[in-house]
Amino acid sequence: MTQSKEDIRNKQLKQLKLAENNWEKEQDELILYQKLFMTTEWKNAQNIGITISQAEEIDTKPIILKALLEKKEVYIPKTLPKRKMVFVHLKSEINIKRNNMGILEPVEPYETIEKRMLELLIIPGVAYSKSGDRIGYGGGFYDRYLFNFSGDVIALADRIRYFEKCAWKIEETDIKIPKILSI
Ligand SMILES: Nc1nc2c(c(=O)[nH]1)N(C=O)[C@@H](CNc1ccc(C(=O)N[C@@H](CCC(=O)O)C(=O)O)cc1)CN2
Ligand SMILES: Nc1ncnc2c1ncn2[C@@H]1O[C@H](COP(=O)(O)OP(=O)(O)OP(=O)(O)O)[C@@H](O)[C@H]1O
Repeated sequence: MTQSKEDIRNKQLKQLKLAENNWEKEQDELILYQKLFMTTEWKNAQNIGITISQAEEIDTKPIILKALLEKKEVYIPKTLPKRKMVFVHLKSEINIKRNNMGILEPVEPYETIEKRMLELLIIPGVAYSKSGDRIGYGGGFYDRYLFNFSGDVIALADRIRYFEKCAWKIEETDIKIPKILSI
């Protein structure tokens, strides 16, 4: 059955909220981190773009820590008007505040990185299919950013987020995710 992205997004958000403190989620995360760190994309990337996760998302803090320990540079997204997004260098001096959506974002002054310099983007999402389809929070920020992005792209899907078959209607602007790590 094909449903709208909006329907699946809402159902997923409900389920993810209920499961956010479950050990099963943490178990899945431990497996996904190990899979990520074994990829050549991870090993080769010096500049990494990644979000600061919300409670129901895959926890990105262990990934950020590992990147920093490996002396990689970490960049986090900042949303701008017109659904634009830039990536900001994560360093100790930067200020991070909750925006009106509840998402943690850097506030100025900050240093951004050019898109072509980002080597690996680890992207967030609430649902993924085996064939590379993705549903996010619904801002369309990543579809726009990925449109002319040439670096590597990886998503992490725990058991709740992963669909064997795409159950929703795909839009023309949806960009396929080339590598989805799953359990
Ligand atoms: N942790 C984390 N940070 C992230 C993202 C994410 O998914 N996770 N993003 C991933 O993209 C960006 C922020 N995403 C956003 C997605 C939607 C809206 C928003 O305003 N949503 C409206 C509905 C939008 C619409 O109808 O077009 C709303 O819910 O009211 C804002 C930011 C950047 N930072
Ligand atoms: N490249 C684009 N150009 C114009 N409109 C776009 C583009 N990408 C997405 N959109 C529009 O933005 C809206 C939200 O997109 P979508 O539902 O794919 O968001 P999402 O991928 O879930 O969110 P996000 O990428 O922020 O995590 C849709 O109406 C979609 O048509």
